[in-house]
Amino acid sequence: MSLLAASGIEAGYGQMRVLTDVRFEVEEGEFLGILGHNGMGKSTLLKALCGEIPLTRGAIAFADRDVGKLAVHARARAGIGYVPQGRQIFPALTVRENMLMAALGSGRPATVADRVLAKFPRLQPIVDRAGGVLSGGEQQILALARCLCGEPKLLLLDEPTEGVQPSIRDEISDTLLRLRRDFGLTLLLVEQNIQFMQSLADRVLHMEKGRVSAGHDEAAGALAF
Ligand SMILES: Nc1ncnc2c1ncn2[C@@H]1O[C@H](COP(=O)(O)OP(=O)(O)OP(=O)(O)O)[C@@H](O)[C@H]1O
Repeated sequence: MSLLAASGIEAGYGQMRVLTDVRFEVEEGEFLGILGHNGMGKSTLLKALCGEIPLTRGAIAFADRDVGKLAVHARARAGIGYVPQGRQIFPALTVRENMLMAALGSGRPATVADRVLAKFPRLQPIVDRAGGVLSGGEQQILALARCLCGEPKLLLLDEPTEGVQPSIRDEISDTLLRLRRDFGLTLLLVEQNIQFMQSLADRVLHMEKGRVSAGHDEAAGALAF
């Protein structure tokens, strides 16, 4: 059964259209990857799905509900979790406070933050450290943990490996697989890193110039670095 269905969506910034007639579905429990070079519209797609930017055409169905016109917080409450590129954690708040804010801000009890923290051994020794002093990899892991405090059904992930060293990349990949298993999550990952994508995704689509299509191996190979 499909959890998310994008039907002919268009979105952009002001007069500039970035997404054109984007159509795809994500099955419940699936790990879907979308590969694309810089500037092809991957981040814009995730922003349109989570409600950060409005649709100018098309529809988004999530769990059999039309969510395409709902505001960001309403989509989050419906179960769409978004981990943006650049992470956007609160630098002055501690790891614990970042997680508590996310739980309470999405109407969940504080105990959810403790339950999520129990799944992140790397964060446990640094719960009282300010978000702003964490390494890039630790911030990425905190961003993930923070998003889970909203108890999403679907996780939208924007290039979680960007700017992190290979050992952390492996840790993020293990963490995603574990979270998928433990929380029964459905995942949609956009990436340029084909190796990372291949180690995780059940199915990979391609994004080129604001359009999404089924992937081709040759084209995917050209994206590897
Ligand atoms: N806030 C914005 N205002 C105006 N144009 C934007 C904005 N954000 C992105 N764009 C433009 O939209 C297009 C798609 O950008 P987007 O960030 O979605 O690409 P991307 O595939 O995620 O690239 P990257 O891998 O570099 O993050 C680009 O031409 C970009 O310059």
